[in-house]
Amino acid sequence: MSALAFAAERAVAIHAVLAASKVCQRVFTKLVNGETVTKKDKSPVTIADYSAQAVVNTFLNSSFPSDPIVGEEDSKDLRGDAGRLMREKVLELANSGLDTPLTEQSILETIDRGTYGGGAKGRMWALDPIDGTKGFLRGEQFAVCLALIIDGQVQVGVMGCPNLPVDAKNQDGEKGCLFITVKGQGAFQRNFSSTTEVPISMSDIQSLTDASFCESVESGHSNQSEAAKIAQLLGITKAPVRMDSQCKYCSISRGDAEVYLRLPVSATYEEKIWDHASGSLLVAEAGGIVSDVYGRPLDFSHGRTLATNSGVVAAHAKIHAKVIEAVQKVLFPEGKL
Ligand SMILES: Nc1ncnc2c1ncn2[C@@H]1O[C@H](COP(=O)(O)OS(=O)(=O)O)[C@@H](OP(=O)(O)O)[C@H]1O
Ligand SMILES: [Mg+2]
Ligand SMILES: [Mg+2]
Ligand SMILES: [Mg+2]
Repeated sequence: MSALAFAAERAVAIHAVLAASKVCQRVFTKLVNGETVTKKDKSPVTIADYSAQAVVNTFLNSSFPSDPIVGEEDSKDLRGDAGRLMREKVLELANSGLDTPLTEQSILETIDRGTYGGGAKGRMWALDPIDGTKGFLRGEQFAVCLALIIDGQVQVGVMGCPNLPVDAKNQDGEKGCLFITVKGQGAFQRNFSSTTEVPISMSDIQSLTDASFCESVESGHSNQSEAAKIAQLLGITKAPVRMDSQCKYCSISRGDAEVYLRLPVSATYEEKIWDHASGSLLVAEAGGIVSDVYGRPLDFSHGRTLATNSGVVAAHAKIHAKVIEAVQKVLFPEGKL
């Protein structure tokens, strides 16, 4: 029997994401003041973001040395005297997740393997070493997200969610799960504590009024008041589930909630490909449709951002069109696009 497509990429991605997730957990238990830097756009970056990017890039480098990587972070703030303290901590933490230790010089180069500009042709990996850095800092949800994109199409997605309960019905139970998908091969969950993969699928609700929304915690990332109007229009009465990171895609993929809405808060913000690549394939493979607020598919072929899309709407295939209709009515009441 021939091996399934992308078996090697899938296996390496699982290994890399699991190792990076464990490094993030280790950093969290050691977090102290002064270990967070802020980028120009005010978004936080921690030693965990850098360490996780170094770990994943090391695994990718060793198995697929010629594949480019579109990673969120770069080594700029770790260089020179100003970056020394941070650099030393990142080195120690990244090496705690690797068999062959990196040196001070090689860790910077490894992190910067993620500076690829993306595009429409060829293979590339999209990496968000910690998606939901704010959630990570609060001790809430975050995810290590890795996807393989070929000619603009997401083919493989793996997400590690260290703080996500393995069973949403038991919020105080075991935490830490991986979500794994390959295009055409379905969606799976595996707990950190086991190698058994279980197929997952979205909840197939009969009526939209039974649905619940999953949306961002940060009101600066998604327009929550417009989302409330859309829920009302659809007759949804359940309160939205607010959660950081691509754990939102994971949650709806296993049926914890039915709809993920990410409504643009500004006309100029372009969503980053690493914030959506793995999650969008997971939802598609679990029976859903992912589009922007206009109903257009997410287009990963325009570089590091989803430059031709606006916002995200993810829902079960049976209800997606109805959700888009309501989104249009609320966001574009005059009917103008
Ligand atoms: N203005 C604006 N609009 C939309 N998205 C933005 C915006 N600013 C930042 N970001 C990106 O949001 C990523 C985290 O999104 P989440 O939905 O997980 O975050 S949250 O629940 O709102 O914290 C976050 O990813 P990380 O930086 O990996 O945490 C950012 O890439
Ligand atoms: Mg960030
Ligand atoms: Mg992110
Ligand atoms: Mg990030």
